Amino acid sequence: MSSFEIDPRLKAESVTIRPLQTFDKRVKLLGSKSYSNRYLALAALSGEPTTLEGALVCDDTQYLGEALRQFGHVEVEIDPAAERITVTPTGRTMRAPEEEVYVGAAGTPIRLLIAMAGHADGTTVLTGTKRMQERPMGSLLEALPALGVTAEAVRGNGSPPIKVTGPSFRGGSTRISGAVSSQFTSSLLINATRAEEDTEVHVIDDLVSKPYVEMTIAALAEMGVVVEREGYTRFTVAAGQKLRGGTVTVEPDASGMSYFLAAAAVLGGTVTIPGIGKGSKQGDVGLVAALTRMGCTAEVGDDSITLTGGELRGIDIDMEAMPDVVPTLAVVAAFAQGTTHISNIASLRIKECDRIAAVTAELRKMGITVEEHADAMTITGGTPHGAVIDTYDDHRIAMCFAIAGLRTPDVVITDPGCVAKSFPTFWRVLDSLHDGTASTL
Ligand SMILES: O=C(O)C1=C[C@@H](OP(=O)(O)O)[C@@H](O)[C@H](O)C1
Ligand SMILES: C=C(OP(=O)(O)O)C(=O)O
Repeated sequence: MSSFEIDPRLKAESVTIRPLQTFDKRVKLLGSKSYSNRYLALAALSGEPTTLEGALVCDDTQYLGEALRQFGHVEVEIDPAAERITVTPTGRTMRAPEEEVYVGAAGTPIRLLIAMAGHADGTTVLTGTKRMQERPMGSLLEALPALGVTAEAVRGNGSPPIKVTGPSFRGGSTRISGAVSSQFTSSLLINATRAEEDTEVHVIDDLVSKPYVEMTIAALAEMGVVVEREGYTRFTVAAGQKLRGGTVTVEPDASGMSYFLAAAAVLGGTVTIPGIGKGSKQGDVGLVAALTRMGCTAEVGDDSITLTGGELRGIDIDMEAMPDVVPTLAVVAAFAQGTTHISNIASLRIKECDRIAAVTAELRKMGITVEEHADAMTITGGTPHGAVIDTYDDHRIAMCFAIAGLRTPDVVITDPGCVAKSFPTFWRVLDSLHDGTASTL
């Protein structure tokens, strides 16, 4: 069966994870979600035919592709089996879709699209799931008017639905808060490529999730646009730079990689991930160093990462730069000797779910002591026992607790289909650790 035939577990109510003694495997991952989103948006802004090779085809990138099509100026073809997405200009102008643009739970896409709708003719309304209608967009809405764009929250609460009227994104100088999400800054920089004037973005406070802005700058450079900057306080995109299309190759997803690093860590196994290495700008690669501090050994090569589990011990770690792998590290910490303190993670409360609350509640169900703080978590390692894990419609909660189930019997993951947001083949890749035999449904 090809890995892209629908996995029945994506529709199941729950899956019971089958424990594994240990493993030594090479695991090939799908492409980076963050790069796939960026290249898709840049391709649509470029006016040039563009092909993404090694692209991640998942719920989020499919919602973004569908939204781009709705503007009428590009055709987007998605070939999941070939891991290829092609974006082709239609020759029509970019027009606000008549129907609402619905992006599901895709946070990065909606933030990229809000500023992008400032390039479309007419009024665009963007919305998503119930949780998406709670996620904050206020800093972006406050920064857009100085660049010419009128954008507002329909309910006046800073969250979707968001109404944007264009064409209005002319460029200029604006100030933005980076304290809530880096995606706002990324959105302005990406969409500045189509502005008539230079765009200067002043970040007025400390920017969270900085590596994601580095990825944005790298993606822009890959497509021919240079961002001039002063650290993380000012970024300038000079007008008149032309985005080139052509073929871009997406490296494997470092957040997805985290689950297999964690599997090696908790089982004392070895995993090798090809296609990603030293040069990667994905901040989540930082998990390798964190797991090394916890007692694992790692080799980070030019084009592969190998990690072997060891005697695990707790650490103190600031994870502001790698929020998406906090749940993964928290699960590893549950199996470590001593206490792990994870700090500077307030942004976890405004992701697909409140991830500090969710990880705390689910680890406690497994008998682990967790102290929950406003922007931190303290986990005392022990011997977790099986539990039925609620996943809060959050792919990362499902995937990290599945890893706990490789070591602890009777871990049941509810709503396993939620992994499709970023990793639709997750359950099959997990199976492959068991020598290719299927895990129980
Ligand atoms: O720009 C991106 O691709 C992302 C930025 C991060 O969000 P924040 O900047 O909101 O922390 C991260 O959590 C998200 O999964 C992807
Ligand atoms: C937070 C995430 O995504 P987004 O903000 O793009 O919805 C994630 O994938 O963990």
